[in-house]
Amino acid sequence: MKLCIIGQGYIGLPTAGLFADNGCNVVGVDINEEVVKSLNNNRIHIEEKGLQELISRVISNGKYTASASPQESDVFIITVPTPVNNKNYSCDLSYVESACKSIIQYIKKGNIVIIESTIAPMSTNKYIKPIFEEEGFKIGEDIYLAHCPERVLPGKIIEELVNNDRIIGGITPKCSEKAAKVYETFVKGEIFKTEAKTAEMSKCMENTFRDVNIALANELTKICSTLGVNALDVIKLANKHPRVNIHSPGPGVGGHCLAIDPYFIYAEDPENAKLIKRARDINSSMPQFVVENVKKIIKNDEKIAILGTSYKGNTDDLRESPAIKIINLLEKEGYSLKIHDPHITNPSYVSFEEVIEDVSLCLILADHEEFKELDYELMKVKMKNPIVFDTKNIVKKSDDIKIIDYGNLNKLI
Ligand SMILES: NC(=O)C1=CN([C@@H]2O[C@H](COP(=O)(O)OP(=O)(O)OC[C@H]3O[C@@H](n4cnc5c(N)ncnc54)[C@H](O)[C@@H]3O)[C@@H](O)[C@H]2O)C=CC1
Ligand SMILES: CC(=O)N[C@@H]1[C@@H](OP(=O)(O)OP(=O)(O)OC[C@H]2O[C@@H](n3ccc(=O)[nH]c3=O)[C@H](O)[C@@H]2O)O[C@H](C(=O)O)[C@@H](O)[C@@H]1O
Repeated sequence: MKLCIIGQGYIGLPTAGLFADNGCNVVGVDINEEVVKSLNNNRIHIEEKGLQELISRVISNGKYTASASPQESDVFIITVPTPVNNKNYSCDLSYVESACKSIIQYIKKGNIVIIESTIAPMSTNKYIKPIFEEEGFKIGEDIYLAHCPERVLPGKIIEELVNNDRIIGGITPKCSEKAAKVYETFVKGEIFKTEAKTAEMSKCMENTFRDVNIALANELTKICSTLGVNALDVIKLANKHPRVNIHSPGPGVGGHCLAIDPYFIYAEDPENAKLIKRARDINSSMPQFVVENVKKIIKNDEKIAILGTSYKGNTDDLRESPAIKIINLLEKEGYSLKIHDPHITNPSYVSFEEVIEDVSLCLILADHEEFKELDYELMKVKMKNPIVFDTKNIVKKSDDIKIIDYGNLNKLI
């Protein structure tokens, strides 16, 4: 089987790697020429466990090549971005539409086209199907079209690509059957066939479920900081109940998924999607909440060290990162900042030794592995005031360093 995978990012590249590692011939297509060049030089451009080894293997056995343009194939999989349209919260399908148009001239009878990008409910039928019909293809007879959403967790992408259950949403039952066969190449999880609109809604709802639950934890944190209750203890203890699982509060919800996908549902039915929108608002308010608490800890003539800028721990992904919003807000408040992130290459970021020098506060905004064991001895010597504000509940407790976290915010005046 030959596959063309359009978009070689966090989803497209590992997917391409796994198909190639399981005997398929794969062309990984990306409009970014730098990405194509780097991949063909055997260098991946994103951070993900096990991915460099996988891509090196499939390049050296000749099963994978990257290319700036598509080729004739048996299967086309679209894995391009789907941002939110800032004006009305709808799903911006422009990348998906242009990716579909880019493959039209290579499509032949019998081909399978799969949309993996996360899209709003009804998108496949309303907007994607007509692109192929206008070219004279009868869906379900000439070519087979399905939405097969991706549900892997960054940090565990390769493991979850293989082991997660999958939803296959075909335009017709035959489309679902054909697409399911494609994934049988390497998927060990169960494969469930359904309609495209059900697959679209299920995917958006999975991320909405998590976003709403995180909002609950963030709201609890705000309430506890007013009442003088330790929110982190409450969560630990409440979660001892066999049917309770309060999520972790944090500086906000980032990434290309949870911070976006719930809006796709909201935009389709704003009258009814009230809880979904409220949860988004609560999570989006967290960067301001962090800044309000920083203002209680130190004045704006003091220096702050920012530790971690990616949207979550152990990734180089900055999309929708709450840390970036917090940095902008703190700068507006007049604070002078130094930034350290061992996962991000940025010429203005500094080393850990440099970032702590002469600062009055270390503000932890991402739960990177490196921050679990901070060098408190060095911090005691180098920092002007040894205070850590840990918004991710990740650092170790210490007698020498004052640790402020979401459990003791009420103690700030
Ligand atoms: N990152 C994640 O954890 C997950 C992402 N998704 C969904 O998968 C989709 C892709 O997300 P990521 O892989 O994270 O995005 P990404 O930004 O890492 O990768 C997308 C790639 O597509 C390329 N591209 C854009 N338009 C193109 C075109 N017309 N032709 C060829 N290449 C094109 C870009 O240059 C980029 O390299 C999104 O819809 C996202 O919501 C779903 C589950 C997990
Ligand atoms: C339902 C679900 O678990 N969805 C996953 C999610 O991946 P993502 O990396 O965005 O999820 P995440 O680890 O929950 O992180 C999202 C954001 O939420 C924050 N976060 C997460 C969990 C928590 O208890 N508290 C919290 O504040 C993180 O710090 C981060 O800023 O979204 C992915 C996607 O759809 O792209 C999806 O494939 C993944 O399986």
